[in-house]
Amino acid sequence: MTDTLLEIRGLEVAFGGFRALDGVDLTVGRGELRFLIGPNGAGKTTLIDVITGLTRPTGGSVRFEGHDLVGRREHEIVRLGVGRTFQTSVVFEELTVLENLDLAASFRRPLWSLLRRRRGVSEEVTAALETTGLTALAGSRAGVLSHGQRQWLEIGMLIVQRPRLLLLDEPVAGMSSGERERTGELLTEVARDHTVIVVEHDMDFLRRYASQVTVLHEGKVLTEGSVEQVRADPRVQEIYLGRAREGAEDAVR
Ligand SMILES: Nc1ncnc2c1ncn2[C@@H]1O[C@H](COP(=O)(O)OP(=O)(O)OP(=O)(O)O)[C@@H](O)[C@H]1O
Repeated sequence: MTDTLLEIRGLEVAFGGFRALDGVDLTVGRGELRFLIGPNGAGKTTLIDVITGLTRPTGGSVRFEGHDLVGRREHEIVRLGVGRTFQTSVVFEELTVLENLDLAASFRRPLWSLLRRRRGVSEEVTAALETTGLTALAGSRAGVLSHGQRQWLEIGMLIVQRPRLLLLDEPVAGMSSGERERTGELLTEVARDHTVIVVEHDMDFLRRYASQVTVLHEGKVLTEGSVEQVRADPRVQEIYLGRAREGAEDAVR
């Protein structure tokens, strides 16, 4: 790969005696839209937590644009250009869509500029409203947004912080099919000028929008490749279909 943005080697996370990550190697190139899949408990969220500084690994390295991220604090990693969404919402319900975006954008402005009264809406906030399709709702309180619109706002709140790497944890969970489609289009658009890693279970969604997929299983990378390659892998079928036989809902179909 010519331009590597994120390079993870031998990553290990132990919770007590349990290894949530057990020697993960992952390389993501600049400009990729990478999907990360795996059954419940595979270690997907733990991996994102380590990249973003929320969980400290017990071994291995995480390099982002040449910086070693292990041991850095969360806000430092944000400043280096890594943004994430959480499974739980972080929007301020009492503030408008515009105010939420403006506040998020302010995190990367120098302090003096916050003290100066600014007029109008900044270019980056206007662009984020357009990208997320929320322009018409700019003046609405975030508390009245639908589940999908709230997720798009969160993605907008990341974009205005100008990260080079975005980590999205199950962005379409709980969405209607129309909202999923809109989210797929949004991710494709965001991935034009960002590197994006998406944790996602939904196979229909993957089939439509994923190019490169990494499969995690029991804290290890099981396989990587295109959606077709990954789906055709008997080991992937076994971990999903084996679970399907036990009644899991997130099976590869
Ligand atoms: N703080 C913690 N303490 C102890 N065990 C943990 C902790 N965080 C995660 N684990 C365990 O580590 C394993 C990996 O969890 P993780 O949340 O990363 O999986 P996941 O692939 O994101 O699963 P899901 O799809 O259910 O979100 C699970 O068995 C989980 O119970």
